Amino acid sequence: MVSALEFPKSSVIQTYTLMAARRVVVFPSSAELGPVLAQLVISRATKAISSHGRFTLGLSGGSLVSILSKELLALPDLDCSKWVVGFCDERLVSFDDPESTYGLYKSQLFSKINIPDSGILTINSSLPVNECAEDYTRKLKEAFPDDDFPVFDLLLLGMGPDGHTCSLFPDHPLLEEAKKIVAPISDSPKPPPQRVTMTFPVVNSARCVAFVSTGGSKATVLKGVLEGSEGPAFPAARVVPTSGELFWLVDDPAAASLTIQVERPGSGTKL
Ligand SMILES: O=C1O[C@H](COP(=O)(O)O)[C@@H](O)[C@H](O)[C@H]1O
Repeated sequence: MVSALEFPKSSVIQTYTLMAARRVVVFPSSAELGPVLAQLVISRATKAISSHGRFTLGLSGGSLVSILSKELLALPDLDCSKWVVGFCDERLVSFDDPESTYGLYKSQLFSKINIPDSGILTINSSLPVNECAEDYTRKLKEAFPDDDFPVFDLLLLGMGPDGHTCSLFPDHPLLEEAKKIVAPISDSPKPPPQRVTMTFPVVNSARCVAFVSTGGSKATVLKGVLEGSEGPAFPAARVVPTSGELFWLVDDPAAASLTIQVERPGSGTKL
């Protein structure tokens, strides 16, 4: 019998080829990135609905909210009646607080599309943070009854200038969370301090994960995440879907320090 330590090199190579191929796609600015992001959402939605009757989408907050909302609303005949939307992370504030990710999507997107209320999985922001995470875990389990960890068709992620993604921050114990679907955090270094977040097992179970990262403030960390020898030091570098696709959609200012080979799409690019 061959022990794990004795695997021949060829098996190791094979293991890595089973992992998702990462595609880094660079656009001159978010004006060119936005339509391709919207097209990615629609293509994965169409595929998901024809294969299993619904499209499950995980949304992040921050700069993604306005980029995504604007581009989706520009599409003709957008039909979201079979969408189920969750939040990759959420800040524990009331929905009318400007920091609420749900609140922002509600005013910029959900109120303008035909997604059913039952298709939007929100936190209960009136609960204490631990109970809020448990309540949101229950909602996700109900929405994904067949999965140990929910398998989303598409997760859209952002990355902060410190390399955080979702509400998974550098050097935080939550980076090692292996059992929970959703975790509470009370000491977020970025305000507000109380949040709930999907964990890496959920993120890495998705069928497709796409980061959207724009602006010069992301250039140094993007190089560290995509090219660095720091390995998983940056939370965003730990996003490696087990068998799903991984895209990095970035603009020129964010990509300014990269030396790896990237894709530079022309007009009409499809992902
Ligand atoms: O706090 C958060 O920040 C990240 C990154 O946001 P960005 O504005 O730098 O793009 C975001 O992905 C996350 O959902 C949010 O809670």
